Amino acid sequence: MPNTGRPSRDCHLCRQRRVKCDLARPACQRCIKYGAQCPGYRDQQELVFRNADPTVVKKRKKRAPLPQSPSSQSSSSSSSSSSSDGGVLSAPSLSPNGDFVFTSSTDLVLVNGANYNARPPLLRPVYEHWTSHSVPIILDVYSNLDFIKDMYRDYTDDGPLIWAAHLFSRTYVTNMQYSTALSRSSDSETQRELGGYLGKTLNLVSEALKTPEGAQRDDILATVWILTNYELLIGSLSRTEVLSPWHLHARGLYSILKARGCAPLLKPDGRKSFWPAYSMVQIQALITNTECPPESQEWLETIDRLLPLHPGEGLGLAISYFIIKICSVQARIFNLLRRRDFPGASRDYPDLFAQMKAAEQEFEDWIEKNYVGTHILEIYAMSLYHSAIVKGYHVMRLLINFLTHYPPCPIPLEQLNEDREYSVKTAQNAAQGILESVPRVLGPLSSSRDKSPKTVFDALRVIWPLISVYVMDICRSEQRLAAEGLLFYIGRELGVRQALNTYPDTLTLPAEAKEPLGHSSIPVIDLAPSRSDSDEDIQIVAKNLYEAFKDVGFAYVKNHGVPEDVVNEAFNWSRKFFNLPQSDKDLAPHPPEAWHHRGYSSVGREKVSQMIFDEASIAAARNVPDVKESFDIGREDEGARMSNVWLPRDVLPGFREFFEEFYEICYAAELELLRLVAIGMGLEKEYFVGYHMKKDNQIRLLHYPAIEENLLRQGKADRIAAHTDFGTVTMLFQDDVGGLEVEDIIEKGKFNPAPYIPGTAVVNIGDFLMRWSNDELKSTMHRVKAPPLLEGEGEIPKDKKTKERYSIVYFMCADMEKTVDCVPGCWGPERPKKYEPVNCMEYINMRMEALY
Ligand SMILES: O=C(O)CCC(=O)C(=O)O
Ligand SMILES: [Fe+2]
Repeated sequence: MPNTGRPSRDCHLCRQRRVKCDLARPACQRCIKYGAQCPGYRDQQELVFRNADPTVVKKRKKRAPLPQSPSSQSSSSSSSSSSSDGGVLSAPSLSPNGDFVFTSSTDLVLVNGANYNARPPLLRPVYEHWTSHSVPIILDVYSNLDFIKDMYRDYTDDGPLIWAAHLFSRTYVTNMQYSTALSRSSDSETQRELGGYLGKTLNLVSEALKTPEGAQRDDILATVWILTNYELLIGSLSRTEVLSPWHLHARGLYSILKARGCAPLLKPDGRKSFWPAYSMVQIQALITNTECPPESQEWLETIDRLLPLHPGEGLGLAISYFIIKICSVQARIFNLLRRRDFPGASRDYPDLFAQMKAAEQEFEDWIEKNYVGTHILEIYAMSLYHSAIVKGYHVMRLLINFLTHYPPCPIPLEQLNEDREYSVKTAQNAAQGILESVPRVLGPLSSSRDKSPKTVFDALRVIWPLISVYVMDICRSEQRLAAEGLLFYIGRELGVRQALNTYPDTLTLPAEAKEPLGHSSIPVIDLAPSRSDSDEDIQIVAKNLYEAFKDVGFAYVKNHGVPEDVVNEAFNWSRKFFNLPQSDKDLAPHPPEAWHHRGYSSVGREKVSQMIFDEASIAAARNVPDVKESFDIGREDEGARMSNVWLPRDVLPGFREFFEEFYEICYAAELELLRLVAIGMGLEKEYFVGYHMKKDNQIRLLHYPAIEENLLRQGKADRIAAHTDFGTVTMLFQDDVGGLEVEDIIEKGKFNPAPYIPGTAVVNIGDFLMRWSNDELKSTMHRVKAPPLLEGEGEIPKDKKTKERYSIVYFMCADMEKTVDCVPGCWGPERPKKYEPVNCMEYINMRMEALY
């Protein structure tokens, strides 16, 4: 058997008979027809890859096939097999270094004593240097690209393709062998071999490229393309470092394509080798936010002209045209953002958005007219299309965010918001397409996952799309998590290291591009889909809520279950109440006992403080008054621990009735939310509901009177000082005055505005649930300050007053008599409970004490 080149892939019997084998598996049809039992294929025999000095390999190449192990020739072999010839070894002496074996075409197994012994004796090990299998490996890897096979048949034994095959296959074998380890830099022999192959490949390529004919050689183009894939195997690509080797090879591909020009595209082989190379070039443009090569148009038009002869290229062509347009839009956006060019951005925006949509439309029109099948190459192509969508709309959203910070922008804010919503939706749909394609490419993620060389190629192709889902925060968090899981699998199990090298966007962009004006990172979550019959929809809403509460502790909730007119009516009653003369409001006074939290508290009476229980600290906190007045309402039934303190009925008729009803409406919304949180945490749906049966909740009407704005800005007065809520969950309705701020989840001490978003309630986790969940869900600090400064607003005139603010808060609390222990799933051997069980009433009392 020669060391390199073209080992026959035929089954043993066909080879012996010198007839053409149809390569069918598990048994070839020819054998079946002859009535013989097909003895199987060469790669089904056990094969031990062994390290050897490459120079030995070279020597062997020149000789006739030897049935001899290289270990007998090479003193540097790491394999200390006790037998040196004949290829048959007794079991125990095999593979002391954990060499590789093939047990079937789809299985690479690391040998260890235990599983070797378990193997049937029929499978005889064949001893050869692994390089004799590098070509079969690469052919298996690229079995979807038949031109690669032809090339290995047509080009010389010692050509660049052979050395690239050694390089790629050796890396593949090493990665698979140590797939879960990060690296094996200590394996100097492997490193030396790899260095040798890389050097040899690069030399042969650059030698060939010295002549004009060399650039025309399809094998040179294919070799450089294999090199870009090799860089992914070792994970050398850094998206933003354009000097990293992957980028150099991708640029090499471009310069070879450029030197070749259109002539090779007129020949079938030239076209076949063009596509993989060109798609790498396009990927580079996508990654680096640059335009596709200017020659693209010419190349694609040439391809287009001969399309009737190659109809299978239609999809690739349509996607390539699409990517050219996306790259151009992206490059223009980056140009504007990098220069922080507000006027340019607002001038170009309508055109950029329209271009993007037009490109999308054009592709969709193509799809309508053409059939896209389920061939693996079509699936890859669609994934690439989807990743261009994700990337394109991610960048578009940056531009939209940026523009919201520019008041002179002539595009109305509503339009920008609508476009942002469209961008997010489209990107998320595309991300879904990517995620759904992966199991079709790699097989279901089950324990019997195929780890044959072919899957490495499949994995290489889905890496881009998955990385784009993983790193682009336009995708939903559960999509990004799913992408992360798949990338881990590809990196750790399939040995494609690039999957573990995903870099967050380190591009320096203006801060305005990251968030739209006035938005903190609080997600907006629509509950409406959770009321459908679809279990999947319920799960998604629940997961989104859970993620928001885990990461931020806050969410804007749309369709929360309290109808908009009811909320408006509540604000009307609240305004009526607080507008009563002071003496009337004082007819429903908050009792003197701190724990009896009902009735009216006038300005300055209550001081919220943050988990401080000692007298001195409470006194200190009282120095800065909270300029607010409030009215608290609780459950009305006989079992209530605190009775409500209502106004005499004739003072504000209808007020009490309305809020008694409002209380029930809020409670219904509470139950829905609690169920979703439980589902999101993987608990039984009614888990939290069971602790909230008694309606031990509280409604709080808040009024922050107009006040000298400078007092608020200078910290001489507060509306409500920074605090966390102490119940289970809080639902807050606010008016459009602004001023609510939520602590940044990363930069502690920094507070981001949480402005009014029409149709939403602000929902946040309280300390009780944080403790209950062993700190899994976050109770985040928030406060009410002066509304954010308007653009261009500098000094506030001395006696300018802020607008008065109204808000209505519904605090959900667990039943007073219940004692809670850590929620199941939030603790375990790796995560001990941080808190003792606590009784609800005791807990609330402790917190109330600090208030007055
Ligand atoms: O009025 C607001 O917007 C915030 C109220 C609040 O955080 C509270 O009462 O706990
Ligand atoms: Fe609060």
